[in-house]
Amino acid sequence: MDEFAFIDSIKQTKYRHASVIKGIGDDAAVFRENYQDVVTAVDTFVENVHFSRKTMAPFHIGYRVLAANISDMAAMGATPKSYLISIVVPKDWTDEELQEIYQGMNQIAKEYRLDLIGGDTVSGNELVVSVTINGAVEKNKARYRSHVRAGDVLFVTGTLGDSAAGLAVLLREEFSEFTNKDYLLSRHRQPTPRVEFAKGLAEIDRVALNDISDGIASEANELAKASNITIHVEKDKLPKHEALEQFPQEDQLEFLLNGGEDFELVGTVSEENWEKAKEIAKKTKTSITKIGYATDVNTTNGHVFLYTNGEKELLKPSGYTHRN
Ligand SMILES: Nc1ncnc2c1ncn2[C@@H]1O[C@H](COP(=O)(O)OP(=O)(O)O)[C@@H](O)[C@H]1O
Ligand SMILES: Cc1ncc(C[n+]2csc(CCOP(=O)(O)OP(=O)(O)O)c2C)c(N)n1
Ligand SMILES: [Mg+2]
Ligand SMILES: [Mg+2]
Ligand SMILES: [Mg+2]
Repeated sequence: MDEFAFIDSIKQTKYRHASVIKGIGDDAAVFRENYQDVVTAVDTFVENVHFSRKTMAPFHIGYRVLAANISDMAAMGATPKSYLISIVVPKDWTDEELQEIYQGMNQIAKEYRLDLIGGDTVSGNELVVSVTINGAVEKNKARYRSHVRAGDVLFVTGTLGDSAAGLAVLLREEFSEFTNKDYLLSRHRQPTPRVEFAKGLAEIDRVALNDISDGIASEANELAKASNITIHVEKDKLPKHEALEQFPQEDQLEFLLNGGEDFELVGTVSEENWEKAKEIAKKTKTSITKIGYATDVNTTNGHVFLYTNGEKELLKPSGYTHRN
């Protein structure tokens, strides 16, 4: 299939949002948001960095890359609305495989009501999929990493480390026959961005949010740094799925703290609003767990501490990094 036939084949016939004025088919897309703040992000997914032929089928590649971008919208408290795809395709990828990537994206786009409004197709040596996502949030209501205040409750949605455990099952021979394999693989390949929960928090005045792509250790440090505050995390409170129990202790801890790619949300609300946050979680069928708190201790601000049976240690941002 040539480039133009391919673009025709992935083009939506109808857009879900009236705000899309011009989608695929011109030099650029046009959309209009009335009285809301536009929220935009880009995340790139690269063969042999974020996935390999071994870890993901083409469908999963499409699903997972869009999930990561939707999660960034959730982390801002925004409603995701439209996205653009820039794709670099090696010559040995077939038309069918390319279509399957788009089927994966379509699937999650349908679940979260997103429109594909544009993109770019280029040939190259490795598969790279880059997604630009656009969303909207009520004026001045975006949820920043810098919004943590002393006395806040630190919470996290879902369970931690499942995606990393799924990846370990795929890549490490010694774990390949572990039970609950389907669950762990699906958390790695098809994570659940917490959009409804994040939007539900709108009734709370001040919320700090960050999504977990690089591990709770990294993301909690980002909150502490952006807010210039001290964050305290209790290790025993980190929510852990029972499927993790079968891994060696050392791996479990690594998955929980630094695993990343769970696309859960970590955030804070004031002590007074914690009950409300729990209600919103219940209403949106999202599990949340209090895992710590924030304080203002000038000498340690910007840092995170981890507590294990009363022992305190500095929790460094040692999750995944692309450059050292
Ligand atoms: N190459 C880049 N050029 C410009 N801005 C960047 C680049 N890489 C990251 N950023 C910006 O740095 C911030 C943090 O990015 P990142 O750590 O990738 O966030 P996330 O983990 O949510 O994807 C964001 O504001 C992002 O837009
Ligand atoms: C084959 C393979 N090897 C390693 C990983 C692990 N991994 C790759 S990128 C990454 C971190 C998240 O990606 P990043 O691009 O940093 O996302 P962002 O923080 O920008 O949202 C992790 C844990 C993987 N998913 N697949
Ligand atoms: Mg990023
Ligand atoms: Mg993010
Ligand atoms: Mg990262």
